[in-house]
Amino acid sequence: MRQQIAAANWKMNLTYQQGEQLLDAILKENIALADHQAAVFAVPFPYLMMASQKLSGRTNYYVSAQNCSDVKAGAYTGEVSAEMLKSINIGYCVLGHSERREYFSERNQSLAQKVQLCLDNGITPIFCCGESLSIREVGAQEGFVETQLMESLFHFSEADIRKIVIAYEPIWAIGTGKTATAAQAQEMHAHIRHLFAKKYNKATADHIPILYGGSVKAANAMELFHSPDVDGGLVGGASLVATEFISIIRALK
Ligand SMILES: O=C[C@H](O)COP(=O)(O)O
Repeated sequence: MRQQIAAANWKMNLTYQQGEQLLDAILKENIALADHQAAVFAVPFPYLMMASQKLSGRTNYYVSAQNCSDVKAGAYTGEVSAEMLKSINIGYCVLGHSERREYFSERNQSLAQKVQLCLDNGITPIFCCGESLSIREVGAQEGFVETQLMESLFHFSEADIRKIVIAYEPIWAIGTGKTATAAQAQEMHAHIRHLFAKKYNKATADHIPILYGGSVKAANAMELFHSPDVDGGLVGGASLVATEFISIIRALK
Protein backbone atom coordinates (compact mmCIF):
# COMPACT_ATOMS: atom_id res chain seq x y z
CA MET A 1 0.00 0.00 0.00
CA ARG A 2 1.07 3.57 -0.75
CA GLN A 3 2.36 5.60 2.18
CA GLN A 4 -0.43 7.37 4.09
CA ILE A 5 0.53 10.55 5.96
CA ALA A 6 -1.04 12.77 8.59
CA ALA A 7 1.03 15.96 8.42
CA ALA A 8 0.59 18.77 10.92
CA ASN A 9 1.51 22.23 9.69
CA TRP A 10 1.76 24.49 12.70
CA LYS A 11 2.52 27.52 10.48
CA MET A 12 3.55 30.55 12.63
CA ASN A 13 1.54 29.47 15.67
CA LEU A 14 2.31 28.46 19.26
CA THR A 15 5.10 29.45 21.61
CA TYR A 16 7.87 26.94 22.24
CA GLN A 17 6.20 25.87 25.49
CA GLN A 18 2.80 25.49 23.84
CA GLY A 19 4.43 23.41 21.11
CA GLU A 20 6.00 21.14 23.72
CA GLN A 21 2.65 20.69 25.47
CA LEU A 22 0.89 19.91 22.21
CA LEU A 23 3.43 17.28 21.18
CA ASP A 24 3.38 15.74 24.65
CA ALA A 25 -0.42 15.48 24.56
CA ILE A 26 -0.37 13.80 21.14
CA LEU A 27 2.51 11.44 21.92
CA LYS A 28 0.92 10.40 25.22
CA GLU A 29 -1.64 8.50 23.12
CA ASN A 30 1.12 6.22 21.85
CA ILE A 31 -0.63 5.71 18.53
CA ALA A 32 1.08 2.80 16.81
CA LEU A 33 1.54 3.46 13.12
CA ALA A 34 1.56 0.70 10.53
CA ASP A 35 4.54 0.36 8.17
CA HIS A 36 2.74 2.34 5.48
CA GLN A 37 1.61 5.14 7.81
CA ALA A 38 3.44 8.26 9.00
CA ALA A 39 2.75 11.23 11.27
CA VAL A 40 4.73 14.32 10.30
CA PHE A 41 5.04 17.53 12.31
CA ALA A 42 5.98 20.65 10.35
CA VAL A 43 7.04 23.00 13.13
CA PRO A 44 8.68 26.45 13.12
CA PHE A 45 12.48 26.41 12.66
CA PRO A 46 13.34 27.16 16.33
CA TYR A 47 11.32 24.13 17.44
CA LEU A 48 12.83 21.54 15.08
CA MET A 49 15.34 20.13 17.58
CA MET A 50 12.80 20.02 20.40
CA ALA A 51 10.33 18.14 18.19
CA SER A 52 13.05 15.75 16.99
CA GLN A 53 13.98 14.95 20.56
CA LYS A 54 10.39 14.28 21.54
CA LEU A 55 9.78 12.02 18.53
CA SER A 56 13.06 10.14 18.78
CA GLY A 57 12.63 6.40 19.17
CA ARG A 58 9.09 6.46 17.73
CA THR A 59 8.45 4.52 14.56
CA ASN A 60 7.11 6.49 11.58
CA TYR A 61 6.92 9.80 13.41
CA TYR A 62 8.85 12.56 11.63
CA VAL A 63 9.72 16.21 11.94
CA SER A 64 9.40 18.57 8.99
CA ALA A 65 10.48 22.11 8.22
CA GLN A 66 7.93 24.46 6.66
CA ASN A 67 10.30 25.93 4.06
CA CYS A 68 13.94 26.09 3.03
CA SER A 69 16.09 28.36 0.91
CA ASP A 70 16.35 28.01 -2.87
CA VAL A 71 20.10 28.53 -2.71
CA LYS A 72 22.71 26.18 -1.34
CA ALA A 73 24.61 28.40 1.11
CA GLY A 74 26.16 31.81 1.54
CA ALA A 75 25.35 35.41 2.37
CA TYR A 76 21.56 35.16 2.56
CA THR A 77 20.65 36.60 5.95
CA GLY A 78 17.66 34.96 7.56
CA GLU A 79 17.55 31.96 5.21
CA VAL A 80 17.76 28.30 6.25
CA SER A 81 19.31 25.84 3.82
CA ALA A 82 18.35 22.24 3.07
CA GLU A 83 21.86 21.26 4.11
CA MET A 84 21.30 22.83 7.55
CA LEU A 85 18.09 20.81 7.91
CA LYS A 86 19.92 17.66 6.93
CA SER A 87 22.64 18.39 9.49
CA ILE A 88 20.02 18.11 12.25
CA ASN A 89 18.35 15.05 10.64
CA ILE A 90 15.12 16.63 9.49
CA GLY A 91 13.34 14.20 7.19
CA TYR A 92 10.69 16.35 5.49
CA CYS A 93 10.22 19.90 4.24
CA VAL A 94 6.96 21.54 3.15
CA LEU A 95 7.57 23.49 -0.06
CA GLY A 96 5.43 25.88 -2.06
CA HIS A 97 2.65 26.30 0.44
CA SER A 98 0.10 28.74 -0.97
CA GLU A 99 0.82 31.17 1.87
CA ARG A 100 4.47 31.28 0.82
CA ARG A 101 3.49 31.64 -2.82
CA GLU A 102 1.15 34.53 -1.96
CA TYR A 103 2.97 36.42 0.80
CA PHE A 104 6.60 35.66 -0.11
CA SER A 105 6.24 35.60 -3.89
CA GLU A 106 7.47 32.04 -4.32
CA ARG A 107 7.41 30.99 -7.95
CA ASN A 108 7.39 27.58 -9.62
CA GLN A 109 11.00 27.92 -10.86
CA SER A 110 12.40 28.79 -7.44
CA LEU A 111 10.42 25.91 -5.96
CA ALA A 112 12.09 23.58 -8.44
CA GLN A 113 15.43 24.69 -6.91
CA LYS A 114 14.14 24.05 -3.40
CA VAL A 115 12.93 20.57 -4.35
CA GLN A 116 16.35 19.83 -5.91
CA LEU A 117 18.20 20.98 -2.79
CA CYS A 118 15.97 18.90 -0.52
CA LEU A 119 16.50 15.81 -2.68
CA ASP A 120 20.26 16.46 -2.74
CA ASN A 121 20.17 16.39 1.05
CA GLY A 122 17.94 13.35 1.46
CA ILE A 123 14.94 15.39 2.63
CA THR A 124 11.46 14.46 1.40
CA PRO A 125 9.71 17.50 -0.08
CA ILE A 126 6.00 17.86 0.65
CA PHE A 127 5.22 19.85 -2.47
CA CYS A 128 2.05 21.94 -2.25
CA CYS A 129 -0.13 22.84 -5.20
CA GLY A 130 -3.67 24.10 -5.58
CA GLU A 131 -5.85 26.74 -7.14
CA SER A 132 -7.56 29.89 -5.88
CA LEU A 133 -11.33 30.37 -5.80
CA SER A 134 -11.33 32.54 -8.92
CA ILE A 135 -9.54 29.80 -10.88
CA ARG A 136 -11.98 27.16 -9.66
CA GLU A 137 -14.95 29.36 -10.48
CA VAL A 138 -13.98 29.39 -14.14
CA GLY A 139 -13.20 25.67 -14.10
CA ALA A 140 -9.48 26.14 -14.82
CA GLN A 141 -8.17 24.26 -11.75
CA GLU A 142 -6.85 21.17 -13.52
CA GLY A 143 -4.73 23.16 -15.98
CA PHE A 144 -3.49 25.45 -13.20
CA VAL A 145 -2.27 22.57 -11.04
CA GLU A 146 -0.75 20.89 -14.10
CA THR A 147 1.36 24.02 -14.75
CA GLN A 148 2.52 24.09 -11.12
CA LEU A 149 3.65 20.47 -11.35
CA MET A 150 5.15 20.86 -14.82
CA GLU A 151 7.22 23.91 -13.93
CA SER A 152 8.48 22.68 -10.56
CA LEU A 153 8.65 18.90 -10.79
CA PHE A 154 8.34 17.28 -14.19
CA HIS A 155 12.02 17.67 -15.10
CA PHE A 156 13.04 15.32 -12.27
CA SER A 157 14.02 11.73 -12.99
CA GLU A 158 11.62 8.91 -12.18
CA ALA A 159 13.87 7.87 -9.27
CA ASP A 160 13.74 11.39 -7.80
CA ILE A 161 10.05 11.98 -8.38
CA ARG A 162 9.30 8.82 -6.38
CA LYS A 163 10.83 10.54 -3.33
CA ILE A 164 8.33 13.41 -3.39
CA VAL A 165 5.03 13.82 -1.52
CA ILE A 166 2.33 16.01 -3.07
CA ALA A 167 -0.15 18.06 -1.06
CA TYR A 168 -3.16 19.32 -2.97
CA GLU A 169 -4.50 22.36 -1.14
CA PRO A 170 -7.27 24.33 -2.81
CA ILE A 171 -6.62 27.85 -1.52
CA TRP A 172 -10.34 28.50 -1.06
CA ALA A 173 -10.45 25.71 1.52
CA ILE A 174 -7.45 26.78 3.62
CA GLY A 175 -8.38 28.13 7.03
CA THR A 176 -11.85 28.96 5.78
CA GLY A 177 -13.74 26.05 7.27
CA LYS A 178 -14.88 25.40 3.70
CA THR A 179 -13.56 21.90 3.02
CA ALA A 180 -13.53 20.47 -0.46
CA THR A 181 -15.99 17.60 -0.58
CA ALA A 182 -14.47 14.13 -0.65
CA ALA A 183 -15.64 13.95 -4.27
CA GLN A 184 -13.90 17.23 -5.20
CA ALA A 185 -10.69 16.11 -3.49
CA GLN A 186 -10.81 12.69 -5.14
CA GLU A 187 -11.40 14.24 -8.56
CA MET A 188 -8.32 16.47 -8.33
CA HIS A 189 -6.15 13.78 -6.74
CA ALA A 190 -7.06 11.37 -9.54
CA HIS A 191 -6.19 14.09 -12.06
CA ILE A 192 -2.80 14.70 -10.38
CA ARG A 193 -2.09 10.97 -10.37
CA HIS A 194 -3.06 10.80 -14.04
CA LEU A 195 -0.56 13.61 -14.80
CA PHE A 196 2.24 11.65 -13.11
CA ALA A 197 1.24 8.52 -15.01
CA LYS A 198 1.29 10.45 -18.30
CA LYS A 199 4.67 12.06 -17.59
CA TYR A 200 6.33 9.01 -15.96
CA ASN A 201 4.32 5.79 -15.75
CA LYS A 202 1.47 4.23 -13.80
CA ALA A 203 3.68 2.43 -11.27
CA THR A 204 5.36 5.73 -10.37
CA ALA A 205 2.05 7.58 -10.20
CA ASP A 206 0.66 4.86 -7.93
CA HIS A 207 3.66 5.15 -5.63
CA ILE A 208 3.41 8.90 -4.89
CA PRO A 209 1.40 9.94 -1.81
CA ILE A 210 -1.03 12.79 -2.53
CA LEU A 211 -2.25 14.53 0.63
CA TYR A 212 -5.29 16.76 0.82
CA GLY A 213 -5.10 20.07 2.70
CA GLY A 214 -7.81 22.61 3.47
CA SER A 215 -9.92 22.61 6.63
CA VAL A 216 -9.24 18.95 7.44
CA LYS A 217 -10.55 18.19 10.92
CA ALA A 218 -11.46 15.20 13.05
CA ALA A 219 -15.03 15.30 11.76
CA ASN A 220 -14.16 15.02 8.06
CA ALA A 221 -10.77 13.28 7.99
CA MET A 222 -12.10 9.74 7.75
CA GLU A 223 -14.32 10.50 4.76
CA LEU A 224 -11.60 12.45 2.93
CA PHE A 225 -8.83 9.93 3.61
CA HIS A 226 -10.92 7.01 2.45
CA SER A 227 -11.18 8.34 -1.06
CA PRO A 228 -8.99 6.05 -3.17
CA ASP A 229 -6.48 8.72 -4.29
CA VAL A 230 -6.33 10.69 -1.04
CA ASP A 231 -3.37 9.49 1.01
CA GLY A 232 -3.82 11.54 4.16
CA GLY A 233 -3.76 15.25 4.88
CA LEU A 234 -1.70 18.37 5.43
CA VAL A 235 -3.49 19.93 8.36
CA GLY A 236 -3.27 23.50 9.63
CA GLY A 237 -5.74 24.72 12.27
CA ALA A 238 -6.85 21.31 13.51
CA SER A 239 -3.24 20.22 14.02
CA LEU A 240 -2.96 22.77 16.83
CA VAL A 241 -5.54 20.92 18.93
CA ALA A 242 -4.28 17.63 20.38
CA THR A 243 -7.62 15.80 20.36
CA GLU A 244 -8.26 16.85 16.77
CA PHE A 245 -4.90 15.76 15.43
CA ILE A 246 -5.02 12.49 17.36
CA SER A 247 -8.30 11.65 15.59
CA ILE A 248 -6.82 12.72 12.27
CA ILE A 249 -3.85 10.36 12.69
CA ARG A 250 -6.28 7.60 13.59
CA ALA A 251 -8.30 8.28 10.43
CA LEU A 252 -5.43 7.24 8.16
CA LYS A 253 -6.12 4.25 5.92
O1 LIG B 1 -0.94 23.42 5.47
C1 LIG B 1 -2.12 23.32 5.80
C2 LIG B 1 -3.16 23.94 5.05
O2 LIG B 1 -2.83 25.25 4.72
C3 LIG B 1 -4.53 23.80 5.61
O3 LIG B 1 -4.77 24.69 6.65
P1 LIG B 1 -6.18 24.54 7.45
O4 LIG B 1 -6.23 23.09 7.86
O5 LIG B 1 -6.05 25.47 8.59
O6 LIG B 1 -7.24 24.87 6.48
